[in-house]
Amino acid sequence: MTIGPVDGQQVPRFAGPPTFARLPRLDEVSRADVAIVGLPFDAGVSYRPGARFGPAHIRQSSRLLRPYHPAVGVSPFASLQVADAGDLALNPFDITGALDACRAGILGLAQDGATVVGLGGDHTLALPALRALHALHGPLAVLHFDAHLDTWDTYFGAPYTHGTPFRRASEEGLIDQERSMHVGIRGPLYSAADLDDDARLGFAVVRADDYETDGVARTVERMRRRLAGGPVYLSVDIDVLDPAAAPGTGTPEAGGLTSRELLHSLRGLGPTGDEPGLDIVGIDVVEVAPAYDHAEITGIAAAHVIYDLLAVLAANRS
Ligand SMILES: N=C(N)NCCCC(=O)O
Ligand SMILES: [Zn+2]
Ligand SMILES: [Zn+2]
Repeated sequence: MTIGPVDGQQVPRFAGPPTFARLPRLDEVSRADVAIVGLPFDAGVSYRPGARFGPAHIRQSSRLLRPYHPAVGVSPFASLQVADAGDLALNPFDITGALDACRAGILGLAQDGATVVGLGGDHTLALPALRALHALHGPLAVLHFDAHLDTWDTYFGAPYTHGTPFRRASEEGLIDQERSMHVGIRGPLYSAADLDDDARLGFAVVRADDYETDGVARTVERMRRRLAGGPVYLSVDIDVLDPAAAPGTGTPEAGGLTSRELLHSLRGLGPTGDEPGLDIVGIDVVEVAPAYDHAEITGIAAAHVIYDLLAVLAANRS
């Protein structure tokens, strides 16, 4: 028996605890299959700040989620014990210190047996998450949904920023260079060499435009073919969505995915009649910056991304 969300027939969904989906806190359960942890940190951003307030906003925007996922046919909170682990305390004045605290916090939760879902926070945090999970699993395939490559080298000479986590991760040997992929890439680069560097660092690319030409089903097939066969880290930068579907973010780019395309893609990573789902061992959803959001559009998108991924984890389990 799991402890699920507060019952929406007993306590109105605008009331009750401020945890993700009104789930129990981690200290209220004996063990968790999935730990949702806030990573309120945005000292790595290159443009609009504010993702430090992302975790609280995603939680607030998750109150309306219901227990049963009809498209996947699972009740994620009944199949899995999901709990909210609160926020890590990440020093806003010490980037390397914050990254190490993030690594240690995620490692502790994962060592206790939980699949960790990090609520960002800016994208710098994917690096310490990969450091933590590499310690447990070895090199990870990275499936990275983003408008941006995030394999740039430095900004103003700084190596740890939200535009550089996957270059650092590749240099540190944390990723499987044969099985990693960006999805949703679009918009201006600094130069054509950015793409050459990116390929050398081990990433294949699905462009946002590929959704238009190939459709979701074929695009998902490309992901499954590249990512199958070992542990997968899934990183979702909410700016993979079009600014119409995610205005509340720091570096928006026109021409992005619809929320339907993103959610459909994520559900496509689960088990099919013939194949097991991808072996997802860690997740982040980053770059939600509520100051630029309207009517919780971005927060709701992020909450649904997490809900659909929980459904995939539940389907993998059963
Ligand atoms: N990871 C995100 N969201 N953005 C990276 C953009 C880096 C730049 O300003 O070039
Ligand atoms: Zn991005
Ligand atoms: Zn990013």
